[in-house]
Amino acid sequence: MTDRLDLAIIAGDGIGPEVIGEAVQVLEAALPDGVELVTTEYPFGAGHYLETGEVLDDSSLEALAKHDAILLGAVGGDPADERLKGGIIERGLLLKLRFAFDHFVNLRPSAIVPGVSSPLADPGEVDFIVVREGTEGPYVGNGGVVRAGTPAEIANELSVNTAFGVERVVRDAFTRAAARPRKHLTLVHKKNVLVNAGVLWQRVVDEVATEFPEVTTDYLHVDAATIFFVTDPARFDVIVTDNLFGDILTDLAAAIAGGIGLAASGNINPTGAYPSMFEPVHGSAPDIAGQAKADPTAAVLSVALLLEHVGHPEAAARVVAAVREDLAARGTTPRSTGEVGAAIRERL
Ligand SMILES: NC(=O)c1ccc[n+]([C@@H]2O[C@H](COP(=O)([O-])OP(=O)(O)OC[C@H]3O[C@@H](n4cnc5c(N)ncnc54)[C@H](O)[C@@H]3O)[C@@H](O)[C@H]2O)c1
Ligand SMILES: CC(C)[C@H](C(=O)O)[C@@H](O)C(=O)O
Ligand SMILES: [Mg+2]
Repeated sequence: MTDRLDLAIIAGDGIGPEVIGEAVQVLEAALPDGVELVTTEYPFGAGHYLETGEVLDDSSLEALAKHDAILLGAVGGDPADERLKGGIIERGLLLKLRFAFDHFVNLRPSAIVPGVSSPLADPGEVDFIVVREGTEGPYVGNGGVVRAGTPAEIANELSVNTAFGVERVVRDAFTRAAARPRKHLTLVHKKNVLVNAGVLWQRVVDEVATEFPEVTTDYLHVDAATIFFVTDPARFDVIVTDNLFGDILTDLAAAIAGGIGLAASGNINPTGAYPSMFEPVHGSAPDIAGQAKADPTAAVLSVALLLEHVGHPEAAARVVAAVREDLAARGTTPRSTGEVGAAIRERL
């Protein structure tokens, strides 16, 4: 156990600072006695870019690399703002961090717990994790446009899948599956169409499976997986999938498990070579920003993932328990961001 947690905070844009304010207070309340929390706030985000022209330069990356972990709210501005076009913030900040710090495991758990109202009538016992590859796929920025703006325009976005990248995330997913009661892993891909990448993913799953005889496996095409997310989500235990499929599936997972305001994630570098980064799955939600309507639970549960990662599993479990108690007691009366945060802290 470290006796000091040196945390970088990027609160970001929109509801980011609102939910991070609550989450950091929960972190302070949850840390074991004797562990000192040292925080450094970084101003990055769309707002900072529009004010200063700075997105994230290499010296900032170097500074961020020195922390034990990063807690991020959400970054991104109004999608209609011309000055932010081209994914300046999404690619230049968020993905730059995930790539520079080699966050190859994008961990996104989902569970339907008492008190949560799922849009599904009879979801069964839903408790699964998506292990989304975080550094490859169509996200790498390998593409381009020819004859831009003409009727003959061609726009390419190449999906990069390396044996090295696929194997390390698949191995991580098997390790997580082996540690769970049901020990089941589902590969989600589109190997009937994306045949080159699909063959690689399936072969790697089959090979790594021989090292984990206790883990059962199956395969679903991503389109069929979306059906089962709605008709039978209880069938899933651990899902391993590529960067883009994982992005889409985890918003769907959030929707069935009580809403995007509850969905947490960790961008993890399991080697420890760089700090891992924890953030809600949701974005900056410009439609509700500044109205204290955002649910901070996803940010609070991201703090639980962070605590687990930095070696405080008991504190993490306390945060999860406090959230679950709060969810169980939640009625239908809307509460403000601050009220939810305070209620969770009271239960800690
Ligand atoms: N990790 C990130 O920083 C991240 C993730 C996703 C999107 N984004 C960016 O955020 C901006 C907005 O994206 P979007 O609208 O597609 O997705 P979004 O997740 O911000 O919002 C989608 C919907 O969910 C609601 N919502 C989101 N979080 C909520 C919360 N905590 N409580 C209650 N409701 C919540 C919003 O009000 C909105 O109706 C874009 O610039 C996008 O690129 C950033
Ligand atoms: C904002 C965007 C780059 C990001 C992603 O696609 O990974 C977001 O949607 C997420 O799920 O974290
Ligand atoms: Mg997403």
